[in-house]
This record gives sequence, C-alpha cells and structure tokens, in this order.
Amino acid sequence: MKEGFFDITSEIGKLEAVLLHRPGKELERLTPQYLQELLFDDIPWLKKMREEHNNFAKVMKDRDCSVYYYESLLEEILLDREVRSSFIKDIVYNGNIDNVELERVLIEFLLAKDSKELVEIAIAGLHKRDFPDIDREFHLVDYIRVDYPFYINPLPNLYFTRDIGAVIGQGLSINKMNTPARDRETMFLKYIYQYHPLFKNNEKPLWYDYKETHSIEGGDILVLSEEVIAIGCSERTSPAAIETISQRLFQQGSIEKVIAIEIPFTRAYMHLDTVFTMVDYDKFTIYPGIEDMVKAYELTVGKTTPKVRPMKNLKDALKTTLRLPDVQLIQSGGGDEITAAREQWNDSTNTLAIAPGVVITYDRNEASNATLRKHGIEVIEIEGSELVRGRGGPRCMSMPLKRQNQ
Ligand SMILES: NC(=O)NCCC[C@H](N)C(=O)O
Repeated sequence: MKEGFFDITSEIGKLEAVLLHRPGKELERLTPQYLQELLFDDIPWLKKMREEHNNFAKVMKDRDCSVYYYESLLEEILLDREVRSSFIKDIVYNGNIDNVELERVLIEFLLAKDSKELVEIAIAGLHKRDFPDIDREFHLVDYIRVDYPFYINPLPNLYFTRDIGAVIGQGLSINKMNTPARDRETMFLKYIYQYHPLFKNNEKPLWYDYKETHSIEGGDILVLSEEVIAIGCSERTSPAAIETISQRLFQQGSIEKVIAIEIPFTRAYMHLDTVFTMVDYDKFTIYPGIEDMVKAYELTVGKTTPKVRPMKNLKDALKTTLRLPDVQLIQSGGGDEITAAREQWNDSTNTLAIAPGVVITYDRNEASNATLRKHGIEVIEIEGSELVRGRGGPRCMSMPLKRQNQ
C-alpha cells in the first residue's frame, strides 16, 4: 500500500481518491415484485444511468481526483486462486441457498469462470435461467422456492459505495448493513481491503467490521474535522454501533468527539446524509422539514463505553465541537416547504464536497442548487434522472479514500 493512502480528516478537503461502482447488469435484475426488498422505488434505465454515472466520475477526474472502481479492484484480486476460491465460498455459503448439493455445484460452476465473469455474477447475481440445468436431486427448498428467480441475489445498491465503508482518519470502517439486501457488498470491501495491493499490508485500524452485530451505514458517518465526526442515529445506524465505533476511535485515533445526530427513522431520511451535509468550513445544507426534530448528543471517551451528553441543538453542537464562532445551516428547497420536500426526495441535500465550498449535486434540484449558490457555494451539477431512482445522490455514490488535509 502507498503510505498514507487512506486519509480522510474532513468532509470538504480537496478530494484526491474515491471508490465508485459503475451500475451494471444488477440493475436489470430489478422487477416490480422485488423492488421493495431490494430497496428501490422504481426501475432505472441502465444505459442512461451508466452515462450519468460516467459523467459523475468525469467531473471528479477533471478535478484531479483518482477514481477507483469496485469491479476493477475485485477483478484484480480474484486473479489469485486462493483468494478466488475463498471469495466464491463466501458468496455461496452466505447466500441462504439451504441446499448442500446445490452449493457444491454452484461452487464448481463459479470456479470455472474467469475473474471478469466471476465479478459480474458476484455483483449482478445468478438468475436461475443462467445456471445450467444439471442433473441433481430436488430438495425441499427447491420446491418451496420454485418461483424465486435467483440462486445468487443481485446487488443493485452497490453503486451507493458510501454506505459500505467509511475511511475515518487513516483507518477504515467496513460497515454492518441494516438490510440483508446489501450484506454482500461489505464482504467485497473486506476482500479488497485484505488483498488489493492498494490497501494490502494496511496496518491501519479497522474501526468496524461487517461481521459485528449492530448496524452502521456510511451515509450516517460525516468526518467533520480531524477531531470530530458526526454519526446519524437513523433507521440504518443503531445507538449501540455508534457507541462501539466511537470508543474505538477515541482510544486509537485522533477523534476526540462524536456528535450523534438523531433523525426520524423513516425511509425518506434513511441516512443522515439524505438530510444534512457539509459544504464548506462553516456551512452545511439541511432539509428544513426535519430541522426541529433533530437531536444532538456529544460522545467523549469513557472507561468502557463513551460518556454521553445531550446538546442544546444541532447548530450549537457544530459550533462548539468545531470551535467556530458561527455556522450557517443552509436550508434546501429555496424556502418553499413543498419544493424542499420534493427536492429532498431527490437528494437535494446529498451533496458531495470535492473541495471547500465546491459541491456536486443533481441538476434537477434547481431551488436547492440556487440557494447554495446564493450562499457562495460553487455547485457542479450532474444529470441524475436514472441514478436518483435508487434513492441516493452524489454523496451516497462515492466513498472518499483520500482528501487533502485542511
Ligand atoms: N447514503 C445514502 O443515503 N445512500 C442511499 C442508499 C439507497 C439505497 N437504495 C438503500 O436503500 O440503501
């Protein structure tokens, strides 16, 4: 690994390296019947979605950010026979296949694939119709699940790389996802972390591991400074996980304070970054519809678990922990309640800062983008009519690996 490759001590420092996934065939496995289970509200048009995603990546590359892709990193590590065999077994044994004979033949089938094909199946899943009709005995599960289309489930949410892992300081949190639909995504990150030369021999701390019990997702983790992070307590991230990761950060890293931000537990605001993101040193954007409902708590190091103290309100929590004379909470939606709610649903507050005061947003959120500009923020708009259908914006679609220190 390049010395200091993981380095995230802010939300807004110039972005130097990012991990993405370009949407692929997994999106074409979405059918109306399984939308909810797979955490989608609509069916995207893949061709257009990929164009939009290419443009998202280009905007970052044009500003000298190195873009890495899950699919390429996985392909590279799977050239190693041992890694590949263990990867295949992990996929099959953790796939709820419930049939030892089928597991055995699936493993044989996958071992015969080359790395590229294997990665495609690992991400897009394996539809029953794409599996050779081998001569095998039918088990109870085959009769019971006869209508279920997949042997290996597709991962249509993988392009929301933010949620899978979070670099905090010089360490990594490989998150425990809240829903089974996204479990395998975190296993991929663990493989990359363990075996890819980019990350290999990383002596840096693993703040959290996907095999732990309590869920925490990256959309809830905001690295505000070298000493302070905010973690959303949400539908997806549990208080127990927040305490566990906080205590580890206090004991082994430079983090001194964690602000736990409680937001309403509902799908529209599934993560903190769907309602609140940092856009500059002292500027944040927030969805006004939740401002009065948000509660903030300060966590500091304790003996075995962190000490917890309720804080006055979010603004005050940011001001005191970041030691700023004032902070601006810029309301999304341009001051209109209905526009704000409509644009929040389309990720108006899910901004990705690529430098202090420079953010990427979807072009469709016209009122929110105009408000950000009014507050002196440079807004780089990208098209996202198809990308947005998975319910995530530019921040959700990116996992920063390295930013310039502030
Ligand atoms: N940070 C984010 O808010 N990520 C968006 C994730 C959307 C995805 N369909 C999910 O429900 O997990």
